Amino acid sequence: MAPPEKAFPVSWDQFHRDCRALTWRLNEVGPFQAIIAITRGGLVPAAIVARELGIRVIDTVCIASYDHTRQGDLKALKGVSADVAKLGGGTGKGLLIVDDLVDTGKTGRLVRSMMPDAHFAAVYAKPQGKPLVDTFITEVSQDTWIHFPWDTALSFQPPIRDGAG
Ligand SMILES: O=P(O)(O)OC[C@H]1O[C@H](OP(=O)(O)OP(=O)(O)O)[C@H](O)[C@@H]1O
Ligand SMILES: Nc1nc2[nH]cnc2c(=O)[nH]1
Ligand SMILES: [Mg+2]
Repeated sequence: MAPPEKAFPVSWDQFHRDCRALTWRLNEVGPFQAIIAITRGGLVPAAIVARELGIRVIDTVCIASYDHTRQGDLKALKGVSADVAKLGGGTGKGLLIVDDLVDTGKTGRLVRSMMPDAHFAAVYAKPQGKPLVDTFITEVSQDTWIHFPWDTALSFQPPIRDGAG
């Protein structure tokens, strides 16, 4: 993957609004029996979607792949819990998978192989990942790096007259 050129910083306030916008769409295609958050990026959106849809059964699939901006090979550290897999009839039927974004689509492909009939939602999508996701809110270009609120903080900017950076 070429190094990302553009930055797309997302504040907590913006992310919360985008997760509620995602939920408006998901409310049209539900109801869902349970949510599966793809950790760690899917944890915050899953919490917001669960509250808005009134879903109380929440599972995780733990996948590691990126070391900051470089994606290594995917490692599934934890699969779907047996109870939730049973709820989905073993193929994910009526289950909602939530992640923060799809980039190359590799994570989406792995998760879909686990639960082919589940509904896969992400807040943001890049062109390469779009074909993997059923519902998303905002598309960003492939060479954009999204900075999530849990990865960032506001920082002091020195005054311009003192030769700001
Ligand atoms: O479509 P892909 O190219 O697979 O990229 C998308 C995935 O990458 C990030 O997770 P990451 O693997 O960095 O782990 P994290 O969620 O714990 O940060 C992001 O949260 C998605 O899950
Ligand atoms: N924070 C962040 N993680 C990613 N993992 C894959 N793509 C991205 C991205 O654009 N931003
Ligand atoms: Mg992730």
